[in-house]
Amino acid sequence: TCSGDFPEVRDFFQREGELLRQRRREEFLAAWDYNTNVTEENRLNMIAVSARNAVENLKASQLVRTKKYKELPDPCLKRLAEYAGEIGAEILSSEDFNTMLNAVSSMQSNYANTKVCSYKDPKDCSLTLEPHVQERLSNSRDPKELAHYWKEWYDKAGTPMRDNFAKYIELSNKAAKLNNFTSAAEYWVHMYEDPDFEKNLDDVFQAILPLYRELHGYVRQRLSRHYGEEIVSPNGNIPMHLLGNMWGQQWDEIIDLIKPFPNKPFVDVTAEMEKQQYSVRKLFELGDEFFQSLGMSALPESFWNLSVIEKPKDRTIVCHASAWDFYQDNDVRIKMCTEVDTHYLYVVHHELGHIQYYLQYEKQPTVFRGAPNPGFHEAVGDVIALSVSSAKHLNTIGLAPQAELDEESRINELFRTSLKKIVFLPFAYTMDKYRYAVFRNEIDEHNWNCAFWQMRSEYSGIEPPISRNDSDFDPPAKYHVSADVEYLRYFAAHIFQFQFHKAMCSKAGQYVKGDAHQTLDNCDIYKSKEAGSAFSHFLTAGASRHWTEVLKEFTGDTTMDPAALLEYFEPLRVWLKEENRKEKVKIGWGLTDKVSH
Ligand SMILES: C=C(C[SeH])C(=O)N1CCC[C@H]1C(=O)O
Ligand SMILES: [Zn+2]
Repeated sequence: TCSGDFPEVRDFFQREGELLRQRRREEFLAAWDYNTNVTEENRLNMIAVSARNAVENLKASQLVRTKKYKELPDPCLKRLAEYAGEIGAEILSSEDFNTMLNAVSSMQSNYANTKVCSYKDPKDCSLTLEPHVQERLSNSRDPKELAHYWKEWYDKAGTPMRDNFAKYIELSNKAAKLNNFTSAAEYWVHMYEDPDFEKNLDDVFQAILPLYRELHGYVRQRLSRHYGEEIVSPNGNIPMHLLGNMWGQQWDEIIDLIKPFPNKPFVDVTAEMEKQQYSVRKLFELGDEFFQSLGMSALPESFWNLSVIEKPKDRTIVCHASAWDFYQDNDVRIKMCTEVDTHYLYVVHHELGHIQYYLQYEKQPTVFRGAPNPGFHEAVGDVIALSVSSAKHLNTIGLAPQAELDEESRINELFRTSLKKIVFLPFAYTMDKYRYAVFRNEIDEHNWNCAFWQMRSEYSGIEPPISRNDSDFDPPAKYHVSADVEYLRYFAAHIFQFQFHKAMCSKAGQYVKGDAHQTLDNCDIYKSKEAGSAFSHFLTAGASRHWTEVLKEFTGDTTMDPAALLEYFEPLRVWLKEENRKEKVKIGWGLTDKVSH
């Protein structure tokens, strides 16, 4: 914690921090019981614990403010006071806070419980998102089957939640205003501790848009050729049910239909894992071993005993992956419905990144046990996954035949990675641009659904398979909308992870600017103690220092800068531009007509 003068102030924060730690542990244990066994009883118990703690949390934050500790000359104590004086929705009256918790947890329960009817066997209405519907969206190449699952899911996971969503918006704004923010949008923005956050975000988006437009044009033409122009118009919005993902947020699952060099074999990591009889546990052991190879923290025994890493047969859990910090004795856990395939190999590493961050900053004061920028927490696991998914690493661990790719295979791999990392950016941007507009009352409530699809079309050039209107309500069909999880953290993470990757590849001697054999997409930081110690130093700080300070020490940058991402994909951009010119591919799209008022 802070050193230096003001011993009585440091004692105050020590005592308050310990009480806050106990309350957080209690809260997360109750939330864990609900998330790992979705029953009304557990939902109500979770709400009761959160509501009880809210009274204490509010009192503690008000005590810090009345003591005016923010005026202290000591920068560390000043930052402690700023963080300890913070409060969110807990500023609401007990009645309003209960109503808000009820609205959000009801959306979460609906999402977790939604089941859809099978396309092939309409009497079977027991299909869940994970694994059944997600598997169909990834692997079916039948537009009618895909449209069936798309409609089933949005109609059942989205529309019935409209009233809960409206209540959640109203009370989020009420809480923000009580905290002297103009709306919940400004409350979300202030978490980035950047006075120009929205401007910087727009600048980053504009910087990556040219690459996205080339990629979108290429994919649209390939899909139009495969499915025919009646299903995919060569110059309109891409029907999103054909893109391999329920929300159109990543398109890598349809790589077989669109890869640049079809005759170049792809490493089918999923098939290889099955052949080698990989267990779910093995995926976690791979990630654990990677972090240890960097000299970073190993997973504690309790992680293996208390985590829920496979979908239980006897009860409903919230399958959406999450990592949990229980604020005591390195009690950290993951809850997810893991399957043995490349998608979950990535998700496991993403979640283990959160766990690593929890372990690295656990000695910090309670209020500093977090990331100083929300994008950092979502980038930790992803940056490891960039190394793990490289041909070099997959060869090292025996999942791929060769370590170095020829030029055509390299373009294929860069293309596949761009279907995750570049495609994701306009999606993430829209998820919160939309919610900002709703919070700011810039969209009339009767237009909430059409505006959502108009923004998805404007920024991503995708559209629903069928026309949607305002008696539908689709946004809560995405987990983070139902669960009140802010989403620009993932946008920021997709930029930061390439800045982290470039810094650690340099430290690992895997990247040399200008060297064709030491490029960012062929870098694997595995076993690099230099990279690991720099990463550990960055993570150990938690939220104790401003994000630009710790970022500068780690990467030399002081901003969220897309330069490293653009350098990683530069060979692909050059190839796409030339290919689209040769094939006379139309670039760009108009507004969707799949919305009716
Ligand atoms: C894996 C998680 C849990 Se923090 C997640 O929600 N992610 C990871 C990447 C994007 C986002 C999503 O699934 O929408
Ligand atoms: Zn995450």
